Amino acid sequence: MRIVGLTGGIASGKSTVSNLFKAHGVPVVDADLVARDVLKKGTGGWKKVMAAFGEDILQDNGEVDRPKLGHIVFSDPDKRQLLNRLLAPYISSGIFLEILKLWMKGYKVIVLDIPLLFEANMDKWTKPIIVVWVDPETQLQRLMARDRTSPEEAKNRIQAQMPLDLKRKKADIVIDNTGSPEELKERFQKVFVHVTKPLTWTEFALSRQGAFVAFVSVFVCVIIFRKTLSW
Ligand SMILES: CC(C)(COP(=O)(O)OP(=O)(O)OC[C@H]1O[C@@H](n2cnc3c(N)ncnc32)[C@H](O)[C@@H]1O)[C@@H](O)C(=O)NCCC(=O)NCCS
Ligand SMILES: Nc1ncnc2c1ncn2[C@@H]1O[C@H](COP(=O)(O)OP(=O)(O)OP(=O)(O)O)[C@@H](O)[C@H]1O
Repeated sequence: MRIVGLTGGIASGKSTVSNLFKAHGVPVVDADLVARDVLKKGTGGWKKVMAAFGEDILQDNGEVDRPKLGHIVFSDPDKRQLLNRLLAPYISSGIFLEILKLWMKGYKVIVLDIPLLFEANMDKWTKPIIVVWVDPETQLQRLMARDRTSPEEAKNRIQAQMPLDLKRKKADIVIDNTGSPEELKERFQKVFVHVTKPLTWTEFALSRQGAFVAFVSVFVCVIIFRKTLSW
């Protein structure tokens, strides 16, 4: 199985690229969605976060007030680290479960869309790594337009992540998304061909089909061995 890492900065265009992968039949595990699930009312993550941040961060219906918690953690690095520490085990096991489900369905190539791939040291599990890059001004403008936030709030969120230029240096493939959506689609096509090329032997061995072949081979070897011994 090939697990393609898709990362970048906030609002650099990861979800837009994810949607292109999905439209081409490649399944995507979205770490932001997993992170939402582990913070739903009554879950282990919700209990930990409520105990650490207090009931003030809850809405009347008991769900976490995400904009409120976001405001707290994106303006205080210590609180952000605390939140990351509390949720990390739940997020990583949630991601593992989603990947396992796709493995069981027999998918050979999947995409893991995860903003904090490098920050959370999960880059060692994915190959190749795609970084969706934009220039800083475009990133700021797109973030403010999408989330309707002030420049200060948007800058806080951008600064909460590893600099996008550093992520770019760690990438196997860089998609420059500074241009129009049409330009992005053209760039995506080339990346798609590269990412969906035939699996290496190691990737095949890690796929469900590879595990099946290994199982059958061992089974056949055992039968031949037993027959040889009984002669
Ligand atoms: C603080 C929270 C409640 C704010 O929720 P909100 O709905 O406003 O934002 P959302 O979850 O949609 O995230 C938007 C973007 O913010 C960035 N971001 C989210 N969490 C973090 C973080 N801890 N550090 C840096 N950037 C982050 C990502 O680029 C993400 O795509 C939420 O982001 C959260 O629970 N974060 C901690 C979990 C986490 O690390 N998520 C990232 C997925 S690995
Ligand atoms: N090439 C483009 N031209 C114009 N707007 C774009 C382009 N690519 C993405 N956008 C817009 O920029 C915003 C951010 O894109 P997107 O949501 O895909 O980023 P993201 O990296 O997934 O963000 P996050 O880290 O918050 O999940 C969205 O409003 C999207 O529609």
